[in-house]
Amino acid sequence: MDGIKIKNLNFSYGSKTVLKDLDLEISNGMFGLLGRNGAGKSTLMKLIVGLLPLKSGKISMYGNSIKNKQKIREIVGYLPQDFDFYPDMKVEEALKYLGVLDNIKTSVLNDRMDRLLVLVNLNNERKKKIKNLSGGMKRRLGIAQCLLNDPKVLVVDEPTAGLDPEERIRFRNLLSDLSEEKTVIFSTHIASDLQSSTNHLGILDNGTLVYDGTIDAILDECKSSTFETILSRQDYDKFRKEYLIFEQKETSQGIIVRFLNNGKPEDNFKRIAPTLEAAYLMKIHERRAY
Ligand SMILES: Nc1ncnc2c1ncn2[C@@H]1O[C@H](COP(=O)(O)OP(=O)(O)OP(=O)(O)O)[C@@H](O)[C@H]1O
Repeated sequence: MDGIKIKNLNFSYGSKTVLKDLDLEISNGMFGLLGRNGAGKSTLMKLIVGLLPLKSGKISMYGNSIKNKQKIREIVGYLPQDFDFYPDMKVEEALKYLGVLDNIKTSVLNDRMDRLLVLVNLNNERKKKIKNLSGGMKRRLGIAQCLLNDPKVLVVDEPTAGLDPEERIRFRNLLSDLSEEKTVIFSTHIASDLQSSTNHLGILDNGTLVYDGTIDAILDECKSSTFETILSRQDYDKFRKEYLIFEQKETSQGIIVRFLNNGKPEDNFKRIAPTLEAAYLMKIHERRAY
């Protein structure tokens, strides 16, 4: 049976409900999970990899219940949001150590480690101590450790947080390449992290999955609601209380705003192509007027 199936999932920390009636099916390729801080993304990921106990609902992965921990460990690689490792260990020592813990034979491990260090572009850093790696390098080492046992599924929690723009792009491209062969589940609170390579998008808001579909479909849903106009500073203050602005730019002629509007457009509203950021805002504010 293909993919990851989540059925009727609910989760609470004590009396605080964090995931509500979640149903989701993820198949091959890149699944992007978008949601603001506190939406429940890390909790969902921890449940998928079996790090949190499943109290209500069902999760299965390629036909195996999430409760079969041994099997799930073979299938999944996980990069937590706050991945770090012994600071005084060298990169290759860390991978060897983790490989041994995973019971990978030495000959297989050495070969795999060499290939992974090239894949994640850390071959020149293999003798460096972990404490001397940049944030992006550490994250790439995190991906290499996830791939040591050649998992079918890769779960990466907010891997681009805190990275500079160049490293973000590099990281996105790496995940995109990996998603050609593996199922990659990738969470972020930044819409632009997802635009190009994500074939399946989920939006989580306050524990509820408010969108489950393709990026093209959500952009299509949003296309008649995105507009641009130019405002004076005086008009701007009133305008921003009435409309959801997703982008703005100060110019010598006034403030150019891009915003959502679902009523009859005024004469000075110019229709523009939707962005994922706009579509995301639309989904999480759908029950409000904008
Ligand atoms: N161990 C915990 N005990 C109690 N509450 C928790 C615990 N972990 C997370 N929470 C709460 O659950 C909610 C969802 O947190 P979660 O970390 O899953 O969200 P998130 O979307 O990953 O956000 P972030 O990017 O900030 O981690 C938040 O309100 C958070 O404060």
